[in-house]
Amino acid sequence: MATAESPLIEVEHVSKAFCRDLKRALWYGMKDITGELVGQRRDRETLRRDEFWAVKDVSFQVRRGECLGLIGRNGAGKTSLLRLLNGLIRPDSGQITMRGRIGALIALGAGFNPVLTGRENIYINGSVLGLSKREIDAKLDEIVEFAEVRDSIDAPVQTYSSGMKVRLGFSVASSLQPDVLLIDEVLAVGDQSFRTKCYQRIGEVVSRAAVIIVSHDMNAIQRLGDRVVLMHRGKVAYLGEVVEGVERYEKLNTQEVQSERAIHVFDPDLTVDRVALSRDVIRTGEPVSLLIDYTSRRPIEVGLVGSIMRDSRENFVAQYRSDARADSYRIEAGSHRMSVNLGPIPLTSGRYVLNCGVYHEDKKRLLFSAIAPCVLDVQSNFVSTAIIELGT
Ligand SMILES: Nc1ncnc2c1ncn2[C@@H]1O[C@H](COP(=O)(O)OP(=O)(O)OP(=O)(O)O)[C@@H](O)[C@H]1O
Repeated sequence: MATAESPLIEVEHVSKAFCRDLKRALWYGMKDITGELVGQRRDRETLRRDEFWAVKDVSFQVRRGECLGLIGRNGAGKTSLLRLLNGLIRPDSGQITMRGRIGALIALGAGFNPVLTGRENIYINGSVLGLSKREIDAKLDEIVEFAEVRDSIDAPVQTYSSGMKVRLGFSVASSLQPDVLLIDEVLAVGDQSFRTKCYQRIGEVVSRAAVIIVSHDMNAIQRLGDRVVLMHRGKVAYLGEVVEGVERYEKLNTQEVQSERAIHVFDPDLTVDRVALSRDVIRTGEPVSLLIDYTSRRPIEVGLVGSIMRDSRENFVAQYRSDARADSYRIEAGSHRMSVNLGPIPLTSGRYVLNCGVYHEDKKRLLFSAIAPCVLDVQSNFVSTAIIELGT
């Protein structure tokens, strides 16, 4: 029996399989419904043809006053898990217990009837959550004000921009006194000032609710989350401390990015044997060169050498263009090394992945590109959330 101390969200060994083939998925769906009608058990551990586990054996609990950050790379299963929690889809095995009123912002515009006005949708959402008309009346102004949609509140939701839908969706979900609040990455659609407002609101809601927030924004997760669940290919890869979870997520990112490592050469006379850095580990402000070992059957004029660096959160943080510095390069016939001086690297401590592209004279056609050929570890004496160290 639920007690005052019971977690508001309890997830026990939950799994959900999806089918990659739509026709087959419809067929499985029909079979499952028929099976349930004749009382067959739904619980299953095995996959059928073309199926995969979008969520596999996931367990955790969230209590009132707690905010759980749900993180993981694209396709890790985060949205599927939220949809399971919100009852939009049913698990194939395991048990989900949700206690109290659930406010959720999952798919963009979900929960809204597009032909009804914003105002009508607020009333429908509120009554679905069990609020009386008087309770919704009392909240209406606050919802409209927060969503900044006063001028359009009597227009059909289908005329709203994506940002407006998200603003209204978040405002409704967070204003109607939820016990559980589920927020998906859709918040990213809103502009920066609205997002900041949302994060403040989540901070307020969490004092009286259990909150799960999905985000690729690790700063937001670090600010709001009390714990994190890191999902990887449907499974829980880590459950615990935010700092540790974010670190593991970033490590996973660099590993996966490096596994995408590839060199593509577009000129039949050219082969590229290796792209590397002059040093793999530097201190902030030290110089680095990109070393390209190639073999060419003829000399080729190079119009542009470009390189771009991503941090472990996949943000593009720095770029090099040879034309910006009036550096010029040429591919000679035979086997040679091209050394591209990227200059001093002012990045703060962290791990950075480089991509590079070398173009023909016209600067449009690629001679070759190297995706994630090398990783640069930058060390510094300071721990910082900033990216660039000025004055280095
Ligand atoms: N209805 C569905 N039918 C089949 N496959 C699906 C369905 N919904 C999701 N998937 C697949 O399940 C996997 C998990 O998707 P999900 O949207 O949960 O990932 P995610 O972690 O939220 O990713 P992202 O960060 O990109 O939003 C993906 O491979 C996705 O393509």
